[in-house]
Amino acid sequence: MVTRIYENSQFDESTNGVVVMVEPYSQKEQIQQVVYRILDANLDRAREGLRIIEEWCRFGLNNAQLALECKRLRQEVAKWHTPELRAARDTPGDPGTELTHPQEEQRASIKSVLQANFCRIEEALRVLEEYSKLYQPNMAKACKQMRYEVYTLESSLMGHQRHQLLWRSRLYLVTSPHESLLNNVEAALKGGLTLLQYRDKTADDSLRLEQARKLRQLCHIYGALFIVNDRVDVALAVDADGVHLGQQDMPIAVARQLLGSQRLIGLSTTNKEEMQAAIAEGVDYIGVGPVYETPTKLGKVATGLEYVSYAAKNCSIPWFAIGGIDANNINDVIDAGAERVAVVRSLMQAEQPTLVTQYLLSQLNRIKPEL
Ligand SMILES: Cc1ncc(COP(=O)(O)OP(=O)(O)O)c(N)n1
Ligand SMILES: Cc1nc(C(=O)O)sc1CCOP(=O)(O)O
Ligand SMILES: [Mg+2]
Repeated sequence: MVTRIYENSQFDESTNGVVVMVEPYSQKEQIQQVVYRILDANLDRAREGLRIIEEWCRFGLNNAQLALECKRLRQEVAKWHTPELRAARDTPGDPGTELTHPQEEQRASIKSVLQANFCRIEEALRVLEEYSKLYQPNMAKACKQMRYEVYTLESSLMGHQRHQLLWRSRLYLVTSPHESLLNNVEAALKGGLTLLQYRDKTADDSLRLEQARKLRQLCHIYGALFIVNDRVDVALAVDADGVHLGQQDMPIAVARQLLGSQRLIGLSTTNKEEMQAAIAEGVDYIGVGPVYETPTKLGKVATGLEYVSYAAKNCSIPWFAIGGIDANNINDVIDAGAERVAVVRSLMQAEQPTLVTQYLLSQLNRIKPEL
């Protein structure tokens, strides 16, 4: 027998303070207590995590449907939290209450808070599923089902977040190879950039993956969206927010199948037929250009401001004017109807990318600050 026996000692008033030993736990009972404690702790963990997500859906997104789904899951978890399991709680005797990780003490963005808490809920449900097999197999089945429902909730919520941020983004930086790629991008993020595309037409795949991973991490820290140009496989490998495709790249339907409904797909368009086809194919945004001829995309004929005006009147999804846009001509593009622009050289070759980002954003925000 182990020390647990003595922890079961009780003070008995009827024997004038003589300590009475109660029956020691058998080994089987001790294990049962441990299982109960694990179930109790993880039921709490799952509910707390769901509550944190729910608060964001309710107050941050004003999304009643997502908030309701969190609440339903919370109540489903609560159903399994019986008095028998609660009675096993021994917080003072739990060495885990002291354990924290530095990453838990600080979060870079709402996205990090949400991701950390989805992880927490999913882990808790997995623990519940395994240990409740020793308790009630029905509970194990229910926890497995709930875990899948949480995965679905996570993908809807993250997809929703992505779309919201896309709609709010007015400036899109498309990168070009640069010796200080990360510093340059970070400077733009500091200036308020919320949408980045990694574009490198010549790098080999190992460098491409390494850079994409680092850029995604950077965007994650600044709460910006991260898109990969051309390569669906790289986008998936680094868990990017989406991919940008051209008319000659992978068909949209195939990319959608690979990326799922929650990641973003952008498509370049140069005329109204391509624009209408892109919308019909269900892309999330389009590029509109090249507005001006540009050395970044040599040989592509400029569409001029006419196509920008057409997009302003006819495009129902977010669109970004692109091609030769800089601080000198951005107001002409805005006057033609653009609310969003994408640039390469203006920021990649800027001496002070933070300032240029701020300037471009200030011009774009001038028209309709409420986007
Ligand atoms: C925002 C945005 N618009 C257009 C493009 C060009 O895409 P594509 O035509 O596929 O050409 P490449 O960029 O792959 O050379 C883009 N990348 N981003
Ligand atoms: C990558 C790209 N796509 C374009 C299109 O019209 O599809 S124009 C373009 C390059 C834009 O670079 P800059 O801002 O340096 O002119
Ligand atoms: Mg392409």
